[in-house]
Amino acid sequence: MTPPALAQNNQYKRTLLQLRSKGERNLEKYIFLSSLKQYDEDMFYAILMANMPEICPLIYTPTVGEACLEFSHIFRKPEGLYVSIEDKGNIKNILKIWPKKAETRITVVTDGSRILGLGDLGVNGMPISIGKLSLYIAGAGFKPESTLPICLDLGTNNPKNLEDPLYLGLRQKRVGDAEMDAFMDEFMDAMAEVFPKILVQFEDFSTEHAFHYLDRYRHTAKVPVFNDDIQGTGAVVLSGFVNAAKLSSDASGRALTDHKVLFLGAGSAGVGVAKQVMSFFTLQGMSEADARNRIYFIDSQGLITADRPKLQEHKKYFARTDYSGPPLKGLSEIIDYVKPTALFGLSTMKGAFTQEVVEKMAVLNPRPIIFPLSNPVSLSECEFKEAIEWTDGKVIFASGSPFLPYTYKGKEYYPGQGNNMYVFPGIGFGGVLAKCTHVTNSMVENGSLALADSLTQEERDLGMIYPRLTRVREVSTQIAARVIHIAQEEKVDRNNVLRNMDDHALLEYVQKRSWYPSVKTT
Ligand SMILES: NC(=O)C1=CN([C@@H]2O[C@H](COP(=O)(O)OP(=O)(O)OC[C@H]3O[C@@H](n4cnc5c(N)ncnc54)[C@H](OP(=O)(O)O)[C@@H]3O)[C@@H](O)[C@H]2O)C=CC1
Ligand SMILES: CC(=O)C(=O)O
Ligand SMILES: [Mg+2]
Repeated sequence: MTPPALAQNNQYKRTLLQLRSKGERNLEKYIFLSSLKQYDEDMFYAILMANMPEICPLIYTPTVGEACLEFSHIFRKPEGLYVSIEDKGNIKNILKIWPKKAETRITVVTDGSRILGLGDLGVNGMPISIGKLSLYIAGAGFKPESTLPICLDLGTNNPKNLEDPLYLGLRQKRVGDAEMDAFMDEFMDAMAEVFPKILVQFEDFSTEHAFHYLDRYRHTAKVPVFNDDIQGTGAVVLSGFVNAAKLSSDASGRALTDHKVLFLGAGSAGVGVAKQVMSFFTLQGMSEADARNRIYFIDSQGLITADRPKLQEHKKYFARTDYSGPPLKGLSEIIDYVKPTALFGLSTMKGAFTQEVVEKMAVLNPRPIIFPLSNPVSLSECEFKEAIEWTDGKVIFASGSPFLPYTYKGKEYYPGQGNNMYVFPGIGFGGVLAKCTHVTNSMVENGSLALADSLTQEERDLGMIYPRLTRVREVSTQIAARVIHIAQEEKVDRNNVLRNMDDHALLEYVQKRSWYPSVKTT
């Protein structure tokens, strides 16, 4: 008989105590949790799932950013696959090394070139793939053995990496675009051959490459593909905006079609979000042109206008054609010109939403929508506490990385977390269960709307725009079921077993297929 002191729930409590004994040393906690995952996977997931708000920030943003910066120094044991440019011509054989080929269903692939807002970290970006897949498991119910973290090593332009004798990757500059295209084509073909049932999530590629490889493979690859930074972020922010816009309109009396969104940051995340937010307006009956007209962008040079020379391709669609004065540069003067109802930050510019900016938003709107979405938290455009104080509690807020609730004038306020982790697990799980051939725009959009609909009355009464993180498994189930339904409508599903199921039966099916750790936590 197991001695009572070794009973599973005691071991759970003991492990949690060991973790918490590290106090504020979050990187130490990250290392502890990584080791725990390697020697007792069930315990790792039990702890994660039972303590999502506490553990998520340790295995994901913000601590994962620190782990990436230090990865070549804290590295213990490989947890995923590294595929390097030196493997060109032999990629299939490298992929075949992975031991659990038959079970593999989902991969997160990064080339480490834009890790969170931290820039080019090369193969030190691997913790991003690992962390996202832990969330696929805990958040949606993928079996651990069905997940495959991949980091592509195409060199790095980060001088710190190149000079670090412990750097784990190739000590060379990044290869050029033509060489990268040839590598990626071979990689994607090899993936489909070795893992025919896999769904590929591209993560944290630099902006031009993020758009380029999504376009190149989403309709042509033999396995389904989506880009989390463009589509996942778009979906999660659309969802938060749907709920926020209603709250804001209730306070102002403005029609939903009167909202105007100003973006600070026009990279893969900003433009991805704007394309998705457009569907908020088209769902209200607006034309595409009118919907686009509600959106304004600022990049490092100011308001993006169509007359700007050498405008990058991904910025052209949203470039304003209706402004012809001298270039508008500062955020504050652009707010005066645009008069936005919502301000979204995807700029990596810490503190860009200054007191002046936030107060201006509060003068323009009884309930301004302010989403500083850059990660990790050290790059957030403003803090929750600041947004609450500078708007006297009126702000509708969501950030990319988590902030704690804040008590102001005796009332407790809850920040939203507008992070793609709320949607990619459910979209991926739905896609895999449907055995989809492609991830369509409508699957992503409906995943987003399912998230928006998932708020409970209690959450709505508290003014929340995203569900509590503790409910992420339940919410992912709803998203996955909706995604399967849409995959069927769009005829990109291949799972005949699910074809005649109604929505209730689909939900039950998703629930039954969700994996849970066996460790008892109570
Ligand atoms: N919350 C979430 O779920 C997610 C958050 N993100 C976060 O979004 C951020 C941006 O990611 P991504 O789009 O890929 O990154 P990019 O580097 O591609 O984009 C950054 C954008 O910010 C602009 N910018 C930089 N400095 C300034 C400035 N001083 N004033 C105005 N604009 C500026 C850049 O301008 P220019 O084009 O002129 O260089 C660029 O358009 C990251 O921090 C990332 O972590 C990303 C995905 C998901
Ligand atoms: C959350 C995320 O995907 C990012 O910051 O890149
Ligand atoms: Mg990302």
